[in-house]
Amino acid sequence: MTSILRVALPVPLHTLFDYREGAARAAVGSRVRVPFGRRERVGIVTERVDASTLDEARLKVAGEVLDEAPLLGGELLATLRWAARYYQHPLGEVLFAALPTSLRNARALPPGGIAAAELTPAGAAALAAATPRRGTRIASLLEALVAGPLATTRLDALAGAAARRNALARGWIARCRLATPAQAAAASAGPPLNDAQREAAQAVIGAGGGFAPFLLDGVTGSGKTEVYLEIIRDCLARGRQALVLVPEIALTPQALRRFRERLGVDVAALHSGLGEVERARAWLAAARGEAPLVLGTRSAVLVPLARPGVIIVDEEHDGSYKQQEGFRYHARDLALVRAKALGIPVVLGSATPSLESLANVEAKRYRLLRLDQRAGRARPPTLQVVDLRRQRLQHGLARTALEAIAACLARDEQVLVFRNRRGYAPVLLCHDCGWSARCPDCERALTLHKREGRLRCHHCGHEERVPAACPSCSGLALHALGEGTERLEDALGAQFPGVPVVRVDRDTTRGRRLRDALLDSLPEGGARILVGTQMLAKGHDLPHLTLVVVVGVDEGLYSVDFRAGERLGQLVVQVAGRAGRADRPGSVILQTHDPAHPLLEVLLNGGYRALASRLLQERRDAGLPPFVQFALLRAEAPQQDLLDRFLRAAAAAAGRASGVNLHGPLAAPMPRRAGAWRAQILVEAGERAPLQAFLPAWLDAVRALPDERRVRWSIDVDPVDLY
Ligand SMILES: Nc1ncnc2c1ncn2[C@@H]1O[C@H](COP(=O)(O)OP(=O)(O)OP(=O)(O)O)[C@@H](O)[C@H]1O
Ligand SMILES: [Zn+2]
Repeated sequence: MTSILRVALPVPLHTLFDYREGAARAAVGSRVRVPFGRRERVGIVTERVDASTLDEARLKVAGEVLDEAPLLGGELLATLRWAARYYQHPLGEVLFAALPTSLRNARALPPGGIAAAELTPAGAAALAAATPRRGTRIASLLEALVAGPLATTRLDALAGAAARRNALARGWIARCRLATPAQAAAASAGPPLNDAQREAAQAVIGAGGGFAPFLLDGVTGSGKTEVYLEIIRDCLARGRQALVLVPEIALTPQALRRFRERLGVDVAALHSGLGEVERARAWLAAARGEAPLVLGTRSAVLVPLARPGVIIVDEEHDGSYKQQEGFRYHARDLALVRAKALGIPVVLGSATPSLESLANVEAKRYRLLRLDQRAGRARPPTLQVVDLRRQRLQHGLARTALEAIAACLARDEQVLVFRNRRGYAPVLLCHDCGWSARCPDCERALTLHKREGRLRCHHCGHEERVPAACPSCSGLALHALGEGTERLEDALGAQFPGVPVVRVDRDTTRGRRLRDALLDSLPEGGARILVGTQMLAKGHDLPHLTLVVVVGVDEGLYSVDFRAGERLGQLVVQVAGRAGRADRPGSVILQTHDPAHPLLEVLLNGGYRALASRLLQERRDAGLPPFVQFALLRAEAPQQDLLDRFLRAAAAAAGRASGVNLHGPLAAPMPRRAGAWRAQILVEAGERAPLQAFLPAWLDAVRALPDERRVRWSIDVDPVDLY
């Protein structure tokens, strides 16, 4: 009897497709070609069943089986199934999201092993003839290869990628692959752990085989990375793989190098900056158990691991762990689900843990590990609040701040001026008639980007030229109001002539190479003044940096989002934490118009922990996450009445559901964006179970609504933004 294959396809449909099995046996979790509509597609076998619910005679026959062994096996397939149900997303799209792009089609798997290079006879001859001069990068590269082939990653750490490419182009080296993990290089020693670090690492190591969740709550500069390294070292020594998740921006070559050098192993990196082939290789190296250490951003939580040993989520509070479109999973939460299924420890680390994780500690679901002091000789930075009221400001900077910057520069140290707004000014206003530049599609102010002479909408990307005169009254009194990083860069350059100022924000770091080069150059201290957005707030270890000026935090104090207070606290503490991380003491200046704001007061007097426990209490009292569960149905449409009708029908379709409450239709915090009207329905429940029980049937009903096709809508379970 032929089996029926239940196949998931990457289509936005909540259904699987049955096919009769062809000549070759298809294992669950393998890719298979199947006829679909008029063409052929690649799908993943999710189940083999004896009988279809459809008329079997009319089922099509599956085509070529692309993988002998399943690509998505056992635990991972089960976790992805769970995630598809939990996040209410089609299984086909979920499974394909877990595959690297180049494996989503029928391509064969790239060869195993790791990318390496070997010396060619021409290279050996060149070396013997001293054609590349001794001591040059390219000469040391060739010398290193005399003893045999080496992994590309190792060569790049040694001599840089440019030298390697150069040697390749000259035919001095050739690409090859190392079948087994490269011989472990000598690991370089780090600082001896202090007592708190050793205890924390020991708690995880001593947890033994089995699921054990930890929150590593360590103040900025307390040496959490050293704790991770110790845990990973033990994991590798037991012959197991470690998976480390980091926020998008933290994955600089600098960070990769640190892990590689300290552990003496190759690191399989998984992030969006890689080419397709590199990414597929790293993914397969993880799946085949060849990569001892896998380091990646959000989607790396979906990588198969042949010999899993531990999962570490660094900066666990970071918003980039939540996927904001399509399959809206939270990588931190999935890390927990996977660790549990795999029966291994999971460590969430942060200096500013999310309220979710703190609530899990309170509920005794996670074990708390604390590092209360900075490592080595570094002391916590001192904090000073500067009241901006009735002060004369120079381009947004108070005199106190400018004096502190001057003093810091005189001591030959580095300054970070933090402003979470890019561009020159957030508003362009006509002083004569009151006109201001607004986005025609979002009804929000356009940001002035002076250098490029453009006005840009930061919400939808609309842009236009800066008008020479006011479009409304033709007057010439157009004023730039407020300041973004570009203006601060100019102002600081003018104030401190001859001092190198470097701006780091999304505008100066377009393209991964540029960003890596820029971020890599910062620790040297060549740039004396750094001006930056939140890109600079987290994870960087800049030893010469002793002063941080936070230009303005007031927007964060008055945001409507219930997470605004948490985010503000995290941002301020993280950016403040960049100061004084080495031997010299650091200080932080916080400019505000509202020094007596209760949130700021708690933060200043009690630090992040005091703020967090206060915010947790407020959330408990107000019935907000993490004490209740949210799901958000967002919708947008070109006409307001259509949107309204759709959402009203959606709310009505809920019927009388037990254990859940629906709020809405409500206007979205940004009711218009890119020309569309936006509104939403918030679903709230005291517990996960009733919410999970309610959603599938409700969403089926929503999908059947007559206006469904004319509206763009999505469901977000555990939303982090209510926009
Ligand atoms: N036991 C130690 N003795 C001396 N120096 C240490 C020790 N542990 C860590 N360090 C140093 O302290 C600095 C901060 O360490 P690390 O970057 O790991 O901190 P962190 O806790 O991750 O901070 P953040 O959360 O702010 O990124 C690093 O320069 C590191 O080399
Ligand atoms: Zn816009």
